[in-house]
Amino acid sequence: MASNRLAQFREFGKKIVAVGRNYKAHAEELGNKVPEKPIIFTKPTTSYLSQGHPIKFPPGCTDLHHEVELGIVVGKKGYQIPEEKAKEYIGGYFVALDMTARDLQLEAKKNGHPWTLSKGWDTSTPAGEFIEKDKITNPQNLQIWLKVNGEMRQNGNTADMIFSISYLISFISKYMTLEEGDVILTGTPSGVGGLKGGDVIEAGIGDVSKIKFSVDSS
Ligand SMILES: O=C([O-])CC(=O)C(=O)O
Ligand SMILES: [Mg+2]
Repeated sequence: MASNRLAQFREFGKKIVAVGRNYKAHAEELGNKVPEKPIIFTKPTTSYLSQGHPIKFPPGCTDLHHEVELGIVVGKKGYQIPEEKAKEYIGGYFVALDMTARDLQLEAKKNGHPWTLSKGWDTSTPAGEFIEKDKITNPQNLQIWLKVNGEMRQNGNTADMIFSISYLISFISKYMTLEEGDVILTGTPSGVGGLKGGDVIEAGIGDVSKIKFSVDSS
């Protein structure tokens, strides 16, 4: 892909496609069944947040959770991409947070309603810088970690994804065209938890890329 900066993939990005419960330990920690096929939802691109800006609590939320995820940036347009060709469609990577208003999500789950507001308010997708595809030789063997105020809360490995990145690209594109600049959030490992105003989140993919965000204290 032509661009190598966050601002550019935001500009190109038509959509954010996210995967839920893609790590067994995370599905289980929230009392959910391990999925037999990928759970897919979308987030609006207005939810992107770049570093230097605070994460805000959405209205009505008192249980704001962190979820660190490996983000895939789609490098070229494709529809019904075969799994064995999926790697060709990866343009790069980034560290992402799929911030979740867990109380609003729980209420939606109980009522069988969509997760859109609990995952899609402004500032709910903090994102790091674009990582060139070539910088990562094996995206299925990366440490993915998150600290709150210096304390390790999430420390997983992308080897533990239930559905691989190639499988996800193939699965999602069976239904919707993926375009250059679209992103896929590949799900969070275990250790999600609550935050309060003033908390500082640091997260990363091994030592390849690191992000830092604070939670709005106003
Ligand atoms: O809210 C959830 O637990 C689903 C999700 O986004 C994830 O597993 O990354
Ligand atoms: Mg998530």
